[in-house]
Amino acid sequence: MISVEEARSRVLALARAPEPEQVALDQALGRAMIAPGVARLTQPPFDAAAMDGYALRSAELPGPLAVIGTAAAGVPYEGETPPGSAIRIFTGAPVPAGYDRVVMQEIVTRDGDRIGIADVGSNLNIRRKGNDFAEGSTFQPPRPLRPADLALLAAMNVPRLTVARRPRVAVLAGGDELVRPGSDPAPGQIISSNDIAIAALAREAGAEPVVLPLARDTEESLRDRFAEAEGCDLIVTIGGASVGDHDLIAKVSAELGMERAFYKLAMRPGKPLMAGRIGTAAMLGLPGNPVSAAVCAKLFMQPLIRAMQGLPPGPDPLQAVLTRDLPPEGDRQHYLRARLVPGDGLPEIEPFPDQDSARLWVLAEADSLLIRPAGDPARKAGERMSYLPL
Ligand SMILES: Nc1nc2c(c(=O)[nH]1)N[C@H]1C(S)=C(S)[C@@H](COP(=O)(O)OP(=O)(O)OC[C@H]3O[C@@H](n4cnc5c(N)ncnc54)[C@H](O)[C@@H]3O)O[C@H]1N2
Ligand code: MOO
Repeated sequence: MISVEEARSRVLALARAPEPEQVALDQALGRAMIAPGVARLTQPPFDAAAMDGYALRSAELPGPLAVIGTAAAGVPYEGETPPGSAIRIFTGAPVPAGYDRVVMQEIVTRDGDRIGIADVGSNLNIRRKGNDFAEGSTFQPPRPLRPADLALLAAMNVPRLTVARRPRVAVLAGGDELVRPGSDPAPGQIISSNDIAIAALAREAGAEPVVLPLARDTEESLRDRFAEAEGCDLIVTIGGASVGDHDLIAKVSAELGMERAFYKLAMRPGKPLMAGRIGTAAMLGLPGNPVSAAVCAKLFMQPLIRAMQGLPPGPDPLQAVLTRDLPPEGDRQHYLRARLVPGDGLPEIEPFPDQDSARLWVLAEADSLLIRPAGDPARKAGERMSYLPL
């Protein structure tokens, strides 16, 4: 069995170069920006008042000064700035060239058109032209766009962006025991939860998931579903990956010409993971146990989807302090469902006592995966460990 690291690099090698498309700013949240945003103007475009008050000359303080005009945001003062003068100014207005300071109105005494300032302080209250960014500045890709990024690009007067086309991900869950949420399960049946989780994880990573109808445990049903996945960038099957008589994914995908990158890895949960390529699509065969499927999706599917969009694949492990002793680990790299609590410096991490790979309640309560390498020796409370946030 190959290691998690080797499996990860083989999975990432399945990603093709992202396909660019143009989107308007208001459609760009969460999209992967793959070409630089170039500022089409300088910001602020002029020296701007940072306070409501009076623009004046520092050298002429404490006054008195004559108020000879007004400047507001969007309505500049166009007149002269003779010695002994000041103008009323509001936040965001251009500061006329003759003045070097804005004094906030709270500390100004005004009598008719005359003002005086007793104690001015040190702040000039002027935002200098270009102090945010200059025309031609480039906002570098690749990055998933956050609200603050969109605000910056808007201010740069970049109305459309080049982003990666969202990968289309077919989610194929199968098993004779499965019915949809909201149905009445017959004896022996359970609700299909994996496809909901995997589609959500795909969407979270930037993909456009397509959940296919549930497959039955027959080769014919699986072949039908694979045909429906035609045109997708990634096919993610769930279940049927193991060695049982009804575990048909390996057989059917092989018959459909899958070039296998690997099948099985030294990981817990998730040993029977499969990866490869069918035609132009990448394929991941996730194990059916719900926690195994979700952990494999976090570790392999999401990084692959991000790589398909030209983004850094992540996730990168962080450090936390163990809260209790752990026995020696087996021969597979173990991802334990755990909970973080704020610590003194690093957070503390508390693995759940029951790590059954079918317990969704534990997964829902977990906010992290504690990582234990294959063959990890016994650990003591207080030791530093790696984890992945969930
Ligand atoms: N003899 C062996 N048996 C098993 C092995 C093994 O090495 N030898 N590996 C075990 C491991 S590890 C895992 S993980 C599971 C993976 O099995 P499959 O990928 O074949 O998954 P299924 O058998 O189809 O299902 C397992 C389990 O998960 C439930 N399931 C499946 N799909 C869904 C879904 N969409 N929503 C909710 N639950 C689902 C299914 O009902 C089963 O209970 O194999 C072990 N066995
Ligand atoms: O992947 Mo399985 O869940 O290791 O038990």
